[in-house]
Amino acid sequence: MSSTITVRVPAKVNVQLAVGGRRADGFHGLASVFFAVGLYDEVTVTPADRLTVSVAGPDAAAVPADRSNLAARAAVLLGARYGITPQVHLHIDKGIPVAGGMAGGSADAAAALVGCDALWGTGADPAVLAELAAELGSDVPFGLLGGVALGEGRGEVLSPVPTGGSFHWVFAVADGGLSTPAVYGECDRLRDLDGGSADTDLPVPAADPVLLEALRTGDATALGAALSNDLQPAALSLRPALAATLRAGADAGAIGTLVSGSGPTCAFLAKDAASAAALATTLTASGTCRTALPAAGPVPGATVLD
Ligand SMILES: C[C@@](CO)(OP(=O)(O)O)[C@H](O)COP(=O)(O)OP(=O)(O)OC[C@H]1O[C@@H](n2ccc(N)nc2=O)[C@H](O)[C@@H]1O
Ligand SMILES: Nc1ncnc2c1ncn2[C@@H]1O[C@H](COP(=O)(O)OP(=O)(O)O)[C@@H](O)[C@H]1O
Repeated sequence: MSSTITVRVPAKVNVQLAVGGRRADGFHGLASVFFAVGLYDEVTVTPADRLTVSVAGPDAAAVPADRSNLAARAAVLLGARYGITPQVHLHIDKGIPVAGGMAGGSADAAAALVGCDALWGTGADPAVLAELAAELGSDVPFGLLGGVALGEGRGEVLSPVPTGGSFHWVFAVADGGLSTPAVYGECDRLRDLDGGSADTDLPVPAADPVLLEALRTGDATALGAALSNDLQPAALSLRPALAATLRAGADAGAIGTLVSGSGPTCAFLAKDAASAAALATTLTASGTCRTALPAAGPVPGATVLD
């Protein structure tokens, strides 16, 4: 058994995020097509006297370095399952934008589950890890799985989606984050204003067959045309400046644009790696975002590094 384990875990973008009604438990029913992209956090797990956390990276100050960190909660939960006191130090090297709609906290929780399982030799069944992950948050199970997957229920019931080849993305990172509950709340408010109701009369959301076919065949142009996010109007309502970011990407030749999950990160699809690199340069220079990062996918979920 090694004394230090490092786990690499990717960010996600939802290439489809269909939001149904608000359920009695406060969550929304979803058809969420998660897509793992090559922007990573690394979580290093080391034996220690007690559970401690440290965070590095440009957004580290916005991440709690105590037991409220989602990675620490994951270590506590796995330990409780196997009767182990979680005496570990968790160091999180963050490359995923914080509160950006790219599930960075969820990714760290998935990585901590995998890292502590490896360090403690608990050998948890994947189904047990998935169950603990779902307890931690709706997006955490996907951090374990990676690739592309349809999330139903509140996003935690996953089925893998077949894909053909790689897709090339650019992510425009905003200054400051958006709160996920606030964006869902704004989505409900906008639906009520429209004369509908946030918790009744909404069909159960379903995956878009055109989008699934574009993923299966590796057709970037078709995927770009099929991208959709029901939270986008809410994110734009709370952060109107994102409209300029989306426009800048479209003007610079992106073949698809959308807000990533609850935002405020904006995602742009490019036709190939060279176009993505050029798009990232143009977007960074546009002044409509803090920075723009190219990343390809799909990539695997939480993985122990050698
Ligand atoms: C919107 C999405 C899209 O993938 O992620 P982000 O873009 O923020 O990363 C997810 O639905 C976020 O999932 P996650 O961040 O794990 O949320 P959770 O911790 O489970 O829930 C936080 C809060 O978000 C709202 N929530 C979350 C999931 C869901 N299906 N319906 C909801 O209404 C609820 O207000 C809940 O209390
Ligand atoms: N390991 C973590 N990494 C990032 N944020 C964390 C973490 N643990 C707890 N948080 C809290 O979760 C909030 C949501 O962060 P994050 O998961 O990055 O965004 P999003 O929900 O938009 O994908 C942050 O504001 C932060 O305070």
